[in-house]
Amino acid sequence: MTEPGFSGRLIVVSNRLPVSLKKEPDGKWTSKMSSGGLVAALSGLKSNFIWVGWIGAEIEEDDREEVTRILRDNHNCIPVFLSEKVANDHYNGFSNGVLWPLFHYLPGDVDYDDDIWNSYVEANTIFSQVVADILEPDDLVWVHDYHMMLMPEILKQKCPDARIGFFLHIPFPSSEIFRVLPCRKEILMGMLNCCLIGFHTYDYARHFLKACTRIIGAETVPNGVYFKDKFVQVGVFPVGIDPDKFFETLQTPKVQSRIKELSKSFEGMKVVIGIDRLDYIKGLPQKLQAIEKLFQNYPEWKGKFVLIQVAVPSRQDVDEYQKLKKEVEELVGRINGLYGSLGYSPIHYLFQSVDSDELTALYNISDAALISSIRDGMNLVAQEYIVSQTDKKGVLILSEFTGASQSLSGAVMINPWNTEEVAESINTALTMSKEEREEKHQMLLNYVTKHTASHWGLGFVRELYKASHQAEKIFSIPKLDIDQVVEVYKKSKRRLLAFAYDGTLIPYSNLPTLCRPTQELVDCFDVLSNDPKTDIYILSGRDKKTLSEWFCGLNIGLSAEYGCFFKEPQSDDWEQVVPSMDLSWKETIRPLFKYFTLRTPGSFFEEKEMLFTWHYRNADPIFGSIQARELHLHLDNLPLDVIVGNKTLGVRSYNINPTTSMRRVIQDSIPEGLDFILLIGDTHIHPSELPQFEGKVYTISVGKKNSKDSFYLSDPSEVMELVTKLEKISSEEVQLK
Ligand SMILES: O=P(O)(O)OC[C@H]1O[C@H](O[C@H]2O[C@H](CO)[C@@H](O)[C@H](O)[C@H]2O)[C@H](O)[C@@H](O)[C@@H]1O
Ligand SMILES: O=c1ccn([C@@H]2O[C@H](COP(=O)(O)OP(=O)(O)O)[C@@H](O)[C@H]2O)c(=O)[nH]1
Repeated sequence: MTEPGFSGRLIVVSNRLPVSLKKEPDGKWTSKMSSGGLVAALSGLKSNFIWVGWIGAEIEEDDREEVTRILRDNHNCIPVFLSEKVANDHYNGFSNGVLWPLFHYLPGDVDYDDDIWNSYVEANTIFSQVVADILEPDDLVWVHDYHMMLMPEILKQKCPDARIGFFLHIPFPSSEIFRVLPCRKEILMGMLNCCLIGFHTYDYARHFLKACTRIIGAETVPNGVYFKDKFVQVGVFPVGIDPDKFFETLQTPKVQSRIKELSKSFEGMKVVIGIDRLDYIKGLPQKLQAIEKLFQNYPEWKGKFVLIQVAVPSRQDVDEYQKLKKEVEELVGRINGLYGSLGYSPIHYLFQSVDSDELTALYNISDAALISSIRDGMNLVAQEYIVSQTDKKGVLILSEFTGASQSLSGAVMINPWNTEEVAESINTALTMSKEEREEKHQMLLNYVTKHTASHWGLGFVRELYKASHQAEKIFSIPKLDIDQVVEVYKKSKRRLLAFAYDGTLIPYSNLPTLCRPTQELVDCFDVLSNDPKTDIYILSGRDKKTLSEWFCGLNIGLSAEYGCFFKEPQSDDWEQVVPSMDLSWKETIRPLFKYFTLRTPGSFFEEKEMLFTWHYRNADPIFGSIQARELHLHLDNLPLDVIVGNKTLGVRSYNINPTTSMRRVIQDSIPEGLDFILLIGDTHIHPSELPQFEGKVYTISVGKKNSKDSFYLSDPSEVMELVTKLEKISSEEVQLK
């Protein structure tokens, strides 16, 4: 394999298996491996790989065993069997009727309903089960494309240790388009259960990261997403082709003779080639309109120019594709009628697929290739055209809306919507000097022969292997074993429990006033605080009034405004921790906070006695973060403490910090007999700061993050699980007395 240490198998999952399968009249099955881009990409991997996918048709129950055997023994493939309804709704319905148009920026063509969504979920679940059944501990799973976006999450639920990578072959649209999707959260969460997510271009990766921030509020960095307890790496891997295949095909006598034949037929003409699936993303109407414009603007091309347009039949059972076929045929007929003559047709239109020999010969004899996609994940035709050029050094005219345009800078770039410009570019390409053509071609050839399909496949798997290890290392603190803590609690003689509040005992909310403690929490704390062996503290940034109101009557210690005020468990009186405090900064800083609040829609400013907090949870997540960074810069050089919270930025008098109160309790004088300390949340003391403490200390962060804590719990619901179990012990102890 590609990385030392990787001894497992690579399980590749794609909607379609790269095998065509046929039942012969004598009842025997025949099968043939196809030579698509993915097959070429994976052939470079030395690892042992298995391919999981759908065979493209419903297979009768009685034939399934035999089909499975043939695919496994002859092709290393494992079939996924889907009923006709699920397959149709999954592939034609949701994948090609919803995701395909939306991801190619055509939201008007989306045809969503719950039924097809359910089939999409079902198909992804069936695929996941097939993988789960064969998965072994050292395996890597590589999931491909928009048909399978939920699979990583479903597979992870079945096999929590699975190491999964995902690659999207089509564009990931701007979050403004993506958010139209009713199931947008499910799709993002589905993908985020991976170690590595790959896209063809930086733009697609950037759009994905933005969607994660805006739609699920995830924290992102340019190379990944922090999601739940993990870091999901996001990378750019532009796919390539297998140039050797084209070089070899070009040398065959059959292709050489076809090249001669075609060159003779089009002698004296300039030939432009178009090879596209008949798909609305390929911009065929735009291409034909530009040809018409070419004849209008440059009538001298009449009789000397042909476009050979191969339109490969595709998805003919989807309405939009049938409409497109009609539109394209009408345009071809009109242009040939207007600019052709007896014996001359400017457009040679073939609604059929062509084999690789014919394709290579067509590429070779053409003076230019015209690719006018209005959106296209990559577009491999562009690369295939380049490697099939020999003497002509034909020019590549390439839409700037293809992924390929980001790496093929030697092409003549076009905006397919600008008909005049495209016509102009065709003329430029066909009249370009030999030197310029050679220079551009060499530049393109250098790129395509270096960034091949196998380079892509190897690069992704290598990165996936690394990412699967880094994901584990990044957060190295272990999860708290709640039951083990409960056992230690049970045996301890005197305990101290201290909790942060927001994000620890209660989840963060859009409105801080809504984060009242639940009755369950108050009841648990009531029992715990009446256990003479247990002392409880809450350390919060909240003000005195709010905390007193929420926890009135409970025998617990409270610290307000991040340590500025303190109330002992048995007392009702608040004490100012640092008695004489200069608060003159408030007058200077208040206008700054007001300024940022006014200029950041959705944010608000909270003024407490000793503390200012600016909340931007409800602001646009990206703008909010930019504004927070800006505000932080303004506060940086002042003799004040800046508190960076979860979607909040606070400032308070220097010299006070959240642990000030706790230090009084456990650092200055450890209460006598204390043998159990549990500190949960962000605002506590590190164990190394405790003076000679013999007992057991647990410092716990909520949410897995890089911290000095000894353990973590995932969220407030897990904190509550722990609190409830401790309450049960205390309750039993108090009753026994
Ligand atoms: O066969 P379909 O289900 O109709 O799928 C359409 C094509 O999907 C794939 O194309 C996409 O991936 C290419 C390689 O990454 C990329 O160049 C292109 O822009 C994408 O649309 C697949 O590679 C094709 O074979 C399918 O025909
Ligand atoms: O009759 C044909 C003509 C072309 N192709 C191949 O189809 C692929 C098209 O890939 P591209 O990325 O350009 O667009 P897609 O069809 O995947 O959207 C290329 O490898 C072509 O060689 C094909 O299979 N049959």
